[in-house]
Amino acid sequence: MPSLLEVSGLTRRFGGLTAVDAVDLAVGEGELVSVIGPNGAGKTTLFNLVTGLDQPDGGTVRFEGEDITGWPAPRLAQRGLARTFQHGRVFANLTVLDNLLVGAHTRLRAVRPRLGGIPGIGALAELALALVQPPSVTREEAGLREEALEIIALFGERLAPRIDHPAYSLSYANRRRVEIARALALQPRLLLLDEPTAGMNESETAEMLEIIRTLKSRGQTILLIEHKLDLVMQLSDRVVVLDDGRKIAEGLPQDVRNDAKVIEAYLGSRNVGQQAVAPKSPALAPPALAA
Ligand SMILES: Nc1ncnc2c1ncn2[C@@H]1O[C@H](COP(=O)(O)OP(=O)(O)OP(=O)(O)O)[C@@H](O)[C@H]1O
Repeated sequence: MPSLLEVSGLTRRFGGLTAVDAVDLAVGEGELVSVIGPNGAGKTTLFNLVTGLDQPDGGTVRFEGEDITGWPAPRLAQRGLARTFQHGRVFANLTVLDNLLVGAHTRLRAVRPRLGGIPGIGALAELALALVQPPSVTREEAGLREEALEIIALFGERLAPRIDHPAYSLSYANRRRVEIARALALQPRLLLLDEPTAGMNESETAEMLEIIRTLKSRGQTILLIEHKLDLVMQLSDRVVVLDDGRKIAEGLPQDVRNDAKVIEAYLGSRNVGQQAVAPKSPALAPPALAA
Protein backbone atom coordinates (compact mmCIF):
# COMPACT_ATOMS: atom_id res chain seq x y z
CA MET A 1 0.00 0.00 0.00
CA PRO A 2 1.46 3.41 -0.93
CA SER A 3 2.14 6.00 1.78
CA LEU A 4 -0.37 8.81 2.13
CA LEU A 5 2.34 11.28 1.07
CA GLU A 6 5.35 10.34 -1.02
CA VAL A 7 7.94 12.93 -1.97
CA SER A 8 10.65 11.77 -4.39
CA GLY A 9 13.75 13.62 -5.49
CA LEU A 10 12.14 16.98 -4.74
CA THR A 11 14.42 19.85 -5.75
CA ARG A 12 14.14 23.64 -5.66
CA ARG A 13 16.88 26.04 -6.71
CA PHE A 14 17.05 29.78 -6.11
CA GLY A 15 19.78 31.01 -8.47
CA GLY A 16 22.94 29.23 -7.40
CA LEU A 17 21.43 27.97 -4.13
CA THR A 18 19.76 24.57 -3.95
CA ALA A 19 17.27 25.09 -1.11
CA VAL A 20 15.80 21.59 -1.41
CA ASP A 21 18.12 19.02 -2.92
CA ALA A 22 16.64 15.71 -4.17
CA VAL A 23 14.70 15.08 -0.97
CA ASP A 24 12.76 11.83 -0.50
CA LEU A 25 10.15 11.65 2.21
CA ALA A 26 7.13 9.47 2.98
CA VAL A 27 4.34 9.85 5.51
CA GLY A 28 2.06 6.90 6.24
CA GLU A 29 -1.58 7.12 7.30
CA GLY A 30 -1.80 8.12 10.99
CA GLU A 31 1.91 8.87 11.27
CA LEU A 32 3.48 11.98 12.75
CA VAL A 33 6.69 12.79 10.91
CA SER A 34 8.82 15.77 11.92
CA VAL A 35 11.20 17.69 9.68
CA ILE A 36 14.02 19.34 11.59
CA GLY A 37 17.28 21.05 10.68
CA PRO A 38 19.24 24.23 11.33
CA ASN A 39 18.08 27.62 10.02
CA GLY A 40 18.04 27.71 6.23
CA ALA A 41 18.04 23.91 5.93
CA GLY A 42 15.10 24.00 3.49
CA LYS A 43 12.21 22.97 5.74
CA THR A 44 9.75 25.73 4.81
CA THR A 45 10.69 25.52 1.14
CA LEU A 46 9.91 21.80 1.28
CA PHE A 47 6.48 22.59 2.82
CA ASN A 48 5.85 25.23 0.14
CA LEU A 49 6.59 22.69 -2.59
CA VAL A 50 4.30 20.06 -1.08
CA THR A 51 1.43 22.52 -0.53
CA GLY A 52 1.52 24.21 -3.93
CA LEU A 53 2.89 27.58 -2.84
CA ASP A 54 6.03 27.04 -4.87
CA GLN A 55 6.94 24.90 -7.86
CA PRO A 56 9.77 22.36 -7.79
CA ASP A 57 12.58 22.27 -10.35
CA GLY A 58 12.55 18.49 -10.13
CA GLY A 59 11.01 15.54 -8.38
CA THR A 60 7.45 14.49 -7.60
CA VAL A 61 4.88 14.72 -4.84
CA ARG A 62 2.31 11.92 -4.67
CA PHE A 63 -0.75 11.81 -2.44
CA GLU A 64 -2.52 8.46 -2.04
CA GLY A 65 -0.57 7.36 -5.10
CA GLU A 66 -1.76 10.28 -7.25
CA ASP A 67 0.80 12.68 -8.73
CA ILE A 68 -0.09 16.10 -7.26
CA THR A 69 3.18 17.85 -8.14
CA GLY A 70 2.62 21.52 -8.87
CA TRP A 71 -1.11 21.49 -8.08
CA PRO A 72 -2.33 24.91 -6.88
CA ALA A 73 -2.98 25.30 -3.15
CA PRO A 74 -6.83 25.45 -3.31
CA ARG A 75 -6.99 22.21 -5.28
CA LEU A 76 -4.66 20.57 -2.76
CA ALA A 77 -6.87 21.78 0.09
CA GLN A 78 -9.86 20.09 -1.55
CA ARG A 79 -7.75 16.97 -2.02
CA GLY A 80 -7.13 16.85 1.76
CA LEU A 81 -3.92 18.78 2.49
CA ALA A 82 -4.10 21.65 4.99
CA ARG A 83 -1.21 23.67 6.32
CA THR A 84 -0.33 26.38 8.79
CA PHE A 85 2.41 28.98 8.39
CA GLN A 86 5.57 29.76 10.35
CA HIS A 87 4.34 33.25 11.23
CA GLY A 88 0.64 32.47 11.40
CA ARG A 89 -2.00 33.61 8.94
CA VAL A 90 -5.61 34.26 9.90
CA PHE A 91 -8.39 36.44 8.49
CA ALA A 92 -7.85 39.35 10.88
CA ASN A 93 -11.29 40.93 10.44
CA LEU A 94 -13.27 37.71 10.76
CA THR A 95 -14.32 36.27 14.10
CA VAL A 96 -12.72 33.11 15.45
CA LEU A 97 -15.77 31.07 14.41
CA ASP A 98 -15.90 32.59 10.93
CA ASN A 99 -12.22 31.83 10.40
CA LEU A 100 -13.09 28.18 10.92
CA LEU A 101 -16.20 28.34 8.76
CA VAL A 102 -14.11 29.77 5.91
CA GLY A 103 -11.81 26.78 6.35
CA ALA A 104 -14.77 24.38 6.32
CA HIS A 105 -16.50 26.03 3.38
CA THR A 106 -14.47 24.12 0.79
CA ARG A 107 -16.25 21.01 2.05
CA LEU A 108 -19.81 22.27 1.54
CA ARG A 109 -21.70 20.25 -1.04
CA ALA A 110 -25.17 21.82 -1.08
CA VAL A 111 -23.88 25.33 -1.89
CA ARG A 112 -21.75 23.99 -4.73
CA PRO A 113 -24.25 22.67 -7.26
CA ARG A 114 -22.90 20.50 -10.03
CA LEU A 115 -23.62 22.69 -13.05
CA GLY A 116 -20.34 22.19 -14.85
CA GLY A 117 -19.93 22.78 -18.53
CA ILE A 118 -21.38 26.29 -18.77
CA PRO A 119 -18.79 28.89 -17.72
CA GLY A 120 -19.92 31.10 -14.81
CA ILE A 121 -23.16 29.22 -14.21
CA GLY A 122 -21.75 27.28 -11.24
CA ALA A 123 -20.65 30.47 -9.48
CA LEU A 124 -23.99 32.18 -10.21
CA ALA A 125 -25.95 29.22 -8.90
CA GLU A 126 -23.75 29.14 -5.80
CA LEU A 127 -24.47 32.84 -5.19
CA ALA A 128 -28.20 32.35 -5.73
CA LEU A 129 -28.30 29.45 -3.27
CA ALA A 130 -26.35 31.47 -0.71
CA LEU A 131 -28.93 34.28 -1.00
CA VAL A 132 -32.02 32.05 -0.94
CA GLN A 133 -30.66 29.69 1.74
CA PRO A 134 -32.70 26.54 0.96
CA PRO A 135 -32.99 23.99 3.83
CA SER A 136 -30.18 21.81 2.43
CA VAL A 137 -27.73 24.74 2.71
CA THR A 138 -28.98 25.74 6.16
CA ARG A 139 -28.66 22.15 7.41
CA GLU A 140 -25.16 21.75 6.03
CA GLU A 141 -24.00 25.07 7.47
CA ALA A 142 -25.46 24.20 10.88
CA GLY A 143 -23.48 20.95 10.74
CA LEU A 144 -20.28 22.80 9.93
CA ARG A 145 -20.91 25.21 12.80
CA GLU A 146 -21.27 22.28 15.20
CA GLU A 147 -18.05 20.77 13.92
CA ALA A 148 -16.27 24.14 14.21
CA LEU A 149 -17.36 24.44 17.83
CA GLU A 150 -16.03 20.94 18.54
CA ILE A 151 -12.66 21.91 17.06
CA ILE A 152 -12.60 25.11 19.10
CA ALA A 153 -13.30 23.05 22.24
CA LEU A 154 -10.00 21.27 21.62
CA PHE A 155 -8.27 24.53 22.58
CA GLY A 156 -10.21 24.77 25.85
CA GLU A 157 -10.68 28.14 27.45
CA ARG A 158 -8.15 29.74 25.11
CA LEU A 159 -10.63 30.06 22.24
CA ALA A 160 -14.10 28.98 23.46
CA PRO A 161 -14.92 32.29 25.21
CA ARG A 162 -13.71 34.23 22.16
CA ILE A 163 -15.62 32.69 19.25
CA ASP A 164 -17.23 36.03 18.40
CA HIS A 165 -14.06 38.08 18.77
CA PRO A 166 -12.35 39.33 15.61
CA ALA A 167 -9.03 37.57 15.06
CA TYR A 168 -7.11 40.86 15.13
CA SER A 169 -8.07 41.33 18.79
CA LEU A 170 -6.50 38.03 19.86
CA SER A 171 -3.07 37.44 21.35
CA TYR A 172 -0.36 36.11 19.06
CA ALA A 173 -0.63 32.62 20.59
CA ASN A 174 -4.41 32.62 20.12
CA ARG A 175 -4.10 33.65 16.49
CA ARG A 176 -1.81 30.69 15.98
CA ARG A 177 -4.39 28.44 17.64
CA VAL A 178 -7.09 29.83 15.33
CA GLU A 179 -4.90 29.07 12.34
CA ILE A 180 -4.51 25.45 13.39
CA ALA A 181 -8.23 25.21 14.17
CA ARG A 182 -9.04 26.58 10.71
CA ALA A 183 -6.77 23.99 9.09
CA LEU A 184 -8.55 21.28 11.10
CA ALA A 185 -11.93 22.56 9.89
CA LEU A 186 -10.94 21.29 6.44
CA GLN A 187 -10.85 17.79 7.98
CA PRO A 188 -7.54 17.27 6.22
CA ARG A 189 -6.14 13.83 5.46
CA LEU A 190 -2.72 15.39 6.01
CA LEU A 191 -2.07 18.34 8.32
CA LEU A 192 1.19 20.23 7.79
CA LEU A 193 2.22 22.36 10.77
CA ASP A 194 5.05 24.86 10.27
CA GLU A 195 6.47 25.68 13.70
CA PRO A 196 3.18 25.64 15.62
CA THR A 197 4.90 26.73 18.85
CA ALA A 198 6.99 29.57 17.40
CA GLY A 199 6.75 32.58 19.69
CA MET A 200 4.99 30.60 22.43
CA ASN A 201 6.22 30.46 26.01
CA GLU A 202 6.87 27.26 27.93
CA SER A 203 3.32 26.65 29.20
CA GLU A 204 1.76 27.55 25.83
CA THR A 205 4.21 25.15 24.16
CA ALA A 206 3.23 22.40 26.61
CA GLU A 207 -0.47 23.01 25.79
CA MET A 208 0.27 22.81 22.07
CA LEU A 209 2.13 19.56 22.61
CA GLU A 210 -0.98 18.11 24.27
CA ILE A 211 -3.22 19.31 21.43
CA ILE A 212 -0.96 17.72 18.81
CA ARG A 213 -0.83 14.56 20.90
CA THR A 214 -4.65 14.49 21.00
CA LEU A 215 -4.87 14.95 17.23
CA LYS A 216 -2.39 12.14 16.74
CA SER A 217 -4.34 9.84 19.08
CA ARG A 218 -7.43 10.51 16.92
CA GLY A 219 -5.53 9.22 13.90
CA GLN A 220 -4.65 12.57 12.30
CA THR A 221 -1.69 12.27 9.93
CA ILE A 222 0.75 15.12 10.58
CA LEU A 223 3.90 16.50 8.98
CA LEU A 224 5.54 18.86 11.44
CA ILE A 225 8.33 21.43 11.26
CA GLU A 226 9.47 22.35 14.73
CA HIS A 227 12.57 23.85 16.28
CA LYS A 228 11.77 22.76 19.84
CA LEU A 229 13.52 19.43 19.76
CA ASP A 230 12.21 18.13 23.06
CA LEU A 231 8.68 18.44 21.62
CA VAL A 232 9.79 16.73 18.39
CA MET A 233 11.33 13.87 20.36
CA GLN A 234 8.15 13.35 22.39
CA LEU A 235 5.67 13.47 19.53
CA SER A 236 7.28 12.01 16.43
CA ASP A 237 6.99 8.53 15.01
CA ARG A 238 9.88 9.40 12.70
CA VAL A 239 12.17 12.36 12.25
CA VAL A 240 13.69 13.61 8.99
CA VAL A 241 16.72 15.88 9.26
CA LEU A 242 17.61 18.40 6.56
CA ASP A 243 20.84 20.35 6.29
CA ASP A 244 21.72 22.63 3.39
CA GLY A 245 18.71 21.31 1.47
CA ARG A 246 19.74 17.68 1.71
CA LYS A 247 18.29 14.92 3.86
CA ILE A 248 21.13 13.90 6.14
CA ALA A 249 19.27 11.52 8.46
CA GLU A 250 15.93 9.86 9.00
CA GLY A 251 14.65 7.47 11.64
CA LEU A 252 13.19 7.01 15.07
CA PRO A 253 13.63 10.03 17.35
CA GLN A 254 16.13 8.26 19.60
CA ASP A 255 18.23 7.14 16.62
CA VAL A 256 18.29 10.57 15.00
CA ARG A 257 19.20 12.10 18.35
CA ASN A 258 22.43 10.09 18.36
CA ASP A 259 23.30 10.37 14.67
CA ALA A 260 26.79 11.81 14.18
CA LYS A 261 25.78 13.80 11.05
CA VAL A 262 22.88 15.39 12.93
CA ILE A 263 25.04 16.36 15.88
CA GLU A 264 27.58 17.85 13.48
CA ALA A 265 24.89 19.86 11.64
CA TYR A 266 23.55 21.28 14.89
CA LEU A 267 26.93 21.90 16.45
CA GLY A 268 28.07 23.95 13.46
CA SER A 269 28.11 27.71 13.70
CA ARG A 270 24.43 27.92 12.73
CA ASN A 271 21.53 28.43 15.09
CA VAL A 272 18.48 26.41 16.03
CA GLY A 273 15.52 28.73 15.72
CA GLN A 274 16.31 32.18 16.92
CA GLN A 275 18.50 30.86 19.70
CA ALA A 276 22.04 29.61 19.56
CA VAL A 277 22.64 25.94 20.24
CA ALA A 278 24.28 25.69 23.59
CA PRO A 279 24.80 22.55 25.64
CA LYS A 280 23.75 24.55 28.70
CA SER A 281 20.27 25.11 27.25
CA PRO A 282 18.62 21.65 27.34
CA ALA A 283 15.32 22.63 25.65
CA LEU A 284 17.18 23.99 22.65
CA ALA A 285 20.22 21.77 22.71
CA PRO A 286 20.90 19.55 19.71
CA PRO A 287 19.22 16.14 19.89
CA ALA A 288 22.25 14.32 21.27
CA LEU A 289 22.57 16.84 24.08
CA ALA A 290 18.93 17.19 24.99
CA ALA A 291 18.57 13.82 26.72
N1 LIG B 1 12.13 32.88 -2.39
C1 LIG B 1 13.42 32.66 -2.12
N2 LIG B 1 14.39 33.25 -2.86
C2 LIG B 1 15.70 33.01 -2.62
N3 LIG B 1 16.15 32.19 -1.65
C3 LIG B 1 15.24 31.59 -0.87
C4 LIG B 1 13.83 31.77 -1.06
N4 LIG B 1 13.16 31.05 -0.14
C5 LIG B 1 14.09 30.42 0.60
N5 LIG B 1 15.34 30.74 0.17
C6 LIG B 1 16.60 30.23 0.70
O1 LIG B 1 16.51 28.83 0.72
C7 LIG B 1 17.16 28.32 1.89
C8 LIG B 1 16.17 27.47 2.65
O2 LIG B 1 15.22 28.34 3.25
P1 LIG B 1 14.01 27.80 4.14
O3 LIG B 1 13.22 28.98 4.57
O4 LIG B 1 13.31 26.73 3.41
O5 LIG B 1 14.79 27.18 5.39
P2 LIG B 1 14.19 26.68 6.78
O6 LIG B 1 14.85 25.38 7.07
O7 LIG B 1 12.72 26.72 6.74
O8 LIG B 1 14.78 27.81 7.75
P3 LIG B 1 14.16 28.39 9.13
O9 LIG B 1 14.36 27.32 10.14
O10 LIG B 1 15.05 29.57 9.39
O11 LIG B 1 12.73 28.76 8.88
C9 LIG B 1 17.70 29.51 2.66
O12 LIG B 1 19.05 29.69 2.33
C10 LIG B 1 16.84 30.65 2.15
O13 LIG B 1 17.53 31.88 2.24
